[in-house]
Amino acid sequence: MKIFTAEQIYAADRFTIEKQQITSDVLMERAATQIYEWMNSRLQGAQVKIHLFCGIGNNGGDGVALARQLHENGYSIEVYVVNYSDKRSKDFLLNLDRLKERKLWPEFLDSGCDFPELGRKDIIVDAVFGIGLNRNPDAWVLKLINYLNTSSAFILSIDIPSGLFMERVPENRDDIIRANHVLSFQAPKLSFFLPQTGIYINQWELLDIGLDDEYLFKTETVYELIGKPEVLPMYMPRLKFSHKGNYGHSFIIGGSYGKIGAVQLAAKACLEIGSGLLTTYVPECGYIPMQTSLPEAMVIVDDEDEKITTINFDLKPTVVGIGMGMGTHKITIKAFSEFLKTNTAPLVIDADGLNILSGTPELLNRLPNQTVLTPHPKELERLLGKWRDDFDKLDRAKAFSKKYDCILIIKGAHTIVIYNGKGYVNSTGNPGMATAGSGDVLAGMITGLIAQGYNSLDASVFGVYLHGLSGDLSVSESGYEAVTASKLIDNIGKAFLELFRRPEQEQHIEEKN
Ligand SMILES: NC(=O)C1=CN([C@@H]2O[C@H](COP(=O)(O)OP(=O)(O)OC[C@H]3O[C@@H](n4cnc5c(N)ncnc54)[C@H](O)[C@@H]3O)[C@@H](O)[C@H]2O)[C@H](O)CC1
Ligand SMILES: [K+]
Repeated sequence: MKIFTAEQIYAADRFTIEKQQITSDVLMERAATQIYEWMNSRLQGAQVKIHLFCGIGNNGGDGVALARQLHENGYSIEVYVVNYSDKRSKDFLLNLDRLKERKLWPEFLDSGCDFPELGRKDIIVDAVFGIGLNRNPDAWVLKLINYLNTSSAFILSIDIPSGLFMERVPENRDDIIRANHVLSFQAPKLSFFLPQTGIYINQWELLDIGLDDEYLFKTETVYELIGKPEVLPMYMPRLKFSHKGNYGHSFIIGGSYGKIGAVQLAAKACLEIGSGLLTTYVPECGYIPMQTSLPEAMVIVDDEDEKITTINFDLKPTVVGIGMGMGTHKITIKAFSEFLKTNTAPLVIDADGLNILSGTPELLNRLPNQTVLTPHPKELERLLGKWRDDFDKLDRAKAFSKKYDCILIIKGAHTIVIYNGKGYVNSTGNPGMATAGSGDVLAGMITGLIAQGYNSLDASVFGVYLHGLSGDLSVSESGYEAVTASKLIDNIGKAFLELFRRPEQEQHIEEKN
């Protein structure tokens, strides 16, 4: 699903208005109707007090139009105009008049006024600012935002929590509405998915206001939200007349004394996701653990017991995954550097492999095209340098990925795969996955997909999605706290099955027929 910028959304509005031969207030009315229906289907006429805080732009206009619809249907409402500017939008004014025609007089809030009393069981509709916020709100508006946040009422934000910008992070944490639920129009907003801005949103949902399909389809976006519809076409079915040689030979290099487990996890995940063959390369101390824990894998050992000192092997891997638990000893760096001189196989680099790259950046020039890098936030910072905010982080990541022609996977609550100027925002996963070894599993999964013939970008996007889905399945089995990296691996198979599971209702209808 595409993630549009504010400019693209405004352009979609103009395009839709032109093509459907409607006036702009029709779109506002559609927006308000959608929200009304959402609320009505949940409230079913309940006489809970609904306080609508409406700005003077079109977000406020949505709020005022919604107030009218709620009132017409018997809901108990109180409307406040947050009078932060005298530049009121045309459609806001039109809807304000419609409200007044019905003898509904909103209370105007200005600087210096007292804020209304709010009950614990009331509902707040936040329609103060939408996607048009372009500078810091005045101090008194920030005070109001703070006041709403400290009330215990349920906050429903229209389109985007007020105070949240579309393309930058607000300076102060208290300056944004903390929404219990956001009803956003047509497409999700990038800020919903970034750690510094996503924290203001508990849940979000999309409402279709009928923006023109042709515009939405044809318009290229930098960011895309990756869900089932995006990954299903990537899936490469296994063929009846195939053998293990058709699914690639993965080579996983890593481990050091005390960190052989990282290789075990990556290797197991790599096999579980379908790699045809797998060889691991570990220091000698890893030989017995590897052979006993993973009989399916072949093992080559380094001459040294505790760390990797040379990477000598006599096989032609389809793909190499390197770095998990490898350490950054001088001699290991040398071995890694020598390996990069001769390697031609596609690469997935994780953990200490990334730390070595950030400490010896000249090695970045030796990476094959489309090498996959899987840094966690600290490793990413070592690669990119300190970023100003999450939006700056994404810009730096795009520039880095372009410079070295690599695929950068920014791991987090919503992992983002960066390549070729684009960002693929993952929609699966949960906080239970913030656990030791989770990254090793991801690196192993991506390696195993490349082995089977997925190109490195598809393997990254699909791998990240399946990894998150395995995490979601693990949570449904054991709760957040008990999710471990091993459980993620155990659920890779179920994640594939889940991809092809049809909604129960659909199955039921089919059975009846
Ligand atoms: N296609 C859609 O998604 C539709 C969305 N709708 C709603 O319209 C808003 C966007 O409306 P817009 O008027 O452009 O922006 P805002 O309501 O956010 O109003 C901001 C308004 O005020 C000015 N401004 C910006 N920052 C400040 C500030 N700090 N202090 C004072 N004034 C400020 C700015 O110039 C704007 O004029 C969208 O979110 C939806 O809710 C439509 O209803 C239908 C189509
Ligand atoms: K809002």
